[in-house]
Amino acid sequence: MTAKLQVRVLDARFGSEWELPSYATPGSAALDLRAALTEPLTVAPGQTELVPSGLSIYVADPGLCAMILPRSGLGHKQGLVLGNGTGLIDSDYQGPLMISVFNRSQQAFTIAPGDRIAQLVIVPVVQVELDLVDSFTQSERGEGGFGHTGVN
Ligand SMILES: O=c1ccn([C@H]2C[C@H](O)[C@@H](COP(=O)(O)OP(=O)(O)OP(=O)(O)O)O2)c(=O)[nH]1
Ligand SMILES: [Mg+2]
Repeated sequence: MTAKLQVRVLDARFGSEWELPSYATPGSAALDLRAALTEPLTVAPGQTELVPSGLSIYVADPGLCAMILPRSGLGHKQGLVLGNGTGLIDSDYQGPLMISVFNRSQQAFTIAPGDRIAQLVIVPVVQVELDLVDSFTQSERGEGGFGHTGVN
């Protein structure tokens, strides 16, 4: 499925020095986000920093949201993940898109201006109306969880 996403460029380096986010391959699920930094940023082990993406987005449709996810290579090999686990962007948010980076490794990691440090995926959302009930119709799983079904 494709849809339009309203984007405002907040950093003039997009369109000159940096390409706007795009899908790397036809089947890519996410757009890479760049670090719109003015100088390199060294993230010490265990440190969290808020990095501007240089963009703002307006999802607008309450049936969609955006999520900021770590990039696999950075997260797995360098230990650069997100300070908030996953960034959830509400459909009505119009402010600057910010990336919380967390260096979970034992080594300092330096982010250069323009580096692609995270990725943005647009996902469907269902807003629910709470239906208060006294009990649930029994399911096969019931209350079993947290390893209930075993390992093998
Ligand atoms: O990684 C992120 C996470 C959030 N946001 C922006 C968009 C989102 O819509 C807004 C609020 O995020 P969230 O609801 O997760 O945070 P909160 O702590 O509940 O803040 P609020 O009280 O503003 O909802 O902050 C970002 O720019 N980057
Ligand atoms: Mg919130």
